[in-house]
Amino acid sequence: KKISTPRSPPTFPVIGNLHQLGRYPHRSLCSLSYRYGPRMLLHFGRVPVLVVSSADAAQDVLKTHDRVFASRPRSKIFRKLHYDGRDVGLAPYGEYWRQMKSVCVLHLLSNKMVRSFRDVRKEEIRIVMENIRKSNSSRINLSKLLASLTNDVICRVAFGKKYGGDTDFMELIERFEKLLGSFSIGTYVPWLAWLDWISGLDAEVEKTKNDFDEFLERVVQDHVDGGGDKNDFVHVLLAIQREKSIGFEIDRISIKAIIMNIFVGGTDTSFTVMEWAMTELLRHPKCLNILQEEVRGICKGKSNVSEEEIQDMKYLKAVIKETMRLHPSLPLLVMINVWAIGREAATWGPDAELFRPEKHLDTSVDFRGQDFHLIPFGAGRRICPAISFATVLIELVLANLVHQFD
Ligand code: HEM
Repeated sequence: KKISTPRSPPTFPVIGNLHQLGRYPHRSLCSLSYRYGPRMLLHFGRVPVLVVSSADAAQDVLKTHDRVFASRPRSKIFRKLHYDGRDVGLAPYGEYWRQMKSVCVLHLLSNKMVRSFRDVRKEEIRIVMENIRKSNSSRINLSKLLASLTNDVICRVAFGKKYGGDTDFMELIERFEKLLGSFSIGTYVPWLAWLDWISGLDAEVEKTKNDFDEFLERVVQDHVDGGGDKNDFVHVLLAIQREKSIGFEIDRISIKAIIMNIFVGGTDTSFTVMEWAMTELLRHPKCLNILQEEVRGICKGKSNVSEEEIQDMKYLKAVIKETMRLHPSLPLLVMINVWAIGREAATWGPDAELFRPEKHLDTSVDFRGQDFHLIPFGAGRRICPAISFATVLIELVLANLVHQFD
């Protein structure tokens, strides 16, 4: 298939198109794409960036030319915070990435492993529901509860136990994510890198990197000293390091980088979907009623919703798809503007901006990477390996919330 040459908006000297990104780049790029097409070539300083804003164009990048685009762009901030690409998410496409991703899938994210964590999910959800019930006040901070629930599940299954203590995880993850979304002028215009130093950005990145490293070091050392659960994911990584069982050596930095990926990638993304789903349901009481009727109809009289019962909840699954269509966790993967793709009127109709779970009831469109209209987990070689891990937890939490509370 012949792909037309991408068009570019006019550029300014030195900064290129940087002035056009604005406060919400996914929205600005979406507007620009109406004028310059779904495949646009922009210049961030001296760096050319292909911006893709339609399902069709995303398919070209993520399927047809998947291999060419299989390495992630790496900004100065990303490199610093992601151990210079020793994790899975930022590792260049190649043998190291392939091996590390399969270790994550085999020992943590496969359907079989996800099923084996069933009791952990059940117990953690029960604790949260009880806390909400006990709070007795009309106001609770649901975001905080959902964030720590997600984090507790990740810690228990990956690290063998909850790691709390002096570290405020959510504050640390928030700082981390905020920096990943920050703009470093030095990445795009190297001779202006001193501006990142003057603005304090460099110091902030260094501090967050060190705080995170200190926490991860504590987790790994605790496992070296025999802590955690003997089969947990950190022990698996330590065994691979000891036994050199994957064809090349992994060191302590690799181990920290991988568990950082799981810890950050697993917490923020899943809990943001739960938070957005609850927000949309409260904004759309009719949808909330339909969902409550479905869940209560299936769970007749029981206090907790189980994983089997969720299988029959079609409207619940539609609510989650609709949430991820409108609020993708990573709205802008530099090239693929998933936010814009979820709002394409040609696919989603004239009411594409509105929350309408019904859209998903009679279609086979799914988010497992086969259908480029809905790709909140990405697609192709770099697709998120944790789709089952994340969706079962999100479904269970939402179903229990709407079942047990009004
Ligand atoms: C609703 C929840 C989640 C969403 C929406 C999500 C979304 C994504 C997206 C969009 C990517 C990038 C795909 C690409 O670059 O093409 C990704 C990659 C990744 N995600 Fe997730 N994710 C979620 C949950 C999780 C969880 C729970 C974990 C781990 C426990 C996880 C681990 C990873 C890893 C390791 C990668 C890197 C894959 C690679 O580069 O090959 N994610 N995720």
